[in-house]
Amino acid sequence: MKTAIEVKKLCKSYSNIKAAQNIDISICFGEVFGLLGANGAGKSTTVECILGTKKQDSGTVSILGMNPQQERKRLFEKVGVQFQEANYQDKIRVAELCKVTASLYRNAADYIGLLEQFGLSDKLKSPVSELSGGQKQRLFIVLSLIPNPEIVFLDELTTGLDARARRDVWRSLLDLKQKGLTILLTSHFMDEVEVLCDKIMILKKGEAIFYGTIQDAVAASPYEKLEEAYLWYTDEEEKEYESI
Ligand SMILES: Nc1ncnc2c1ncn2[C@@H]1O[C@H](COP(=O)(O)OP(=O)(O)OP(=O)(O)O)[C@@H](O)[C@H]1O
Repeated sequence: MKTAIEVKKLCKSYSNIKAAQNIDISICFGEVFGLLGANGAGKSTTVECILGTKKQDSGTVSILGMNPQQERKRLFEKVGVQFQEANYQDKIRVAELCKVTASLYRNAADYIGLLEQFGLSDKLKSPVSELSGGQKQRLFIVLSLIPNPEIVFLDELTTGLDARARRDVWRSLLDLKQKGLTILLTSHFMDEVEVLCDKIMILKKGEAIFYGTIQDAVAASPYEKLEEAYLWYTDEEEKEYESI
């Protein structure tokens, strides 16, 4: 399988904080990769270095064969990014925001179809500012898919969604995966990770403490469920304190 994203020995520090230490990631086309870890573990830093919006101190990143620092414009034709908040005009309506976004891309997707897929077709004329948190979240996923990307980066994609909406989002993403989309996501929900991810990396204080399949993550822990295994991987510090 060909590689969509290749990260080698990525390091990034902020003064005395080592936010990413020697991170190696390899993601094949059509794979869903989950970057996991507690708050402050280094997920956003790693993603931003991969996207080229932050410059790493050392190490290399190749995404669709491109260097994200040097080929930013070409890259963003092919890569979608879901933001937690977007900059938009105060009173802009859902369809207008999608239209403006689509106009930025040569090969834009049918946003009406995407809005339907993500349960927002009755909100076309609603001002974005009047959407609920969960509806906005889904709109941001739609915006990330408008470029018709080969790779999409999804940040805590279902935070704030109700149980039904989460499942609907999962189904839509699995559908897109089947069509060949490569996905890099961050999540704090292990049920979601189990449904969506082929491979995961668990970060702790900027270091990769696990990298592999969900099955392997569970097998290498004393537990049988990913949720428990994940807590075991990320919680060791507490155990250290307890034993002192
Ligand atoms: N611009 C910055 N300047 C200084 N320190 C930063 C900066 N950005 C992040 N950090 C620190 O780097 C570490 C990693 O942060 P990062 O945002 O990458 O974590 P994260 O895993 O994405 O967290 P979360 O789940 O809360 O989004 C944290 O200790 C954070 O305080």
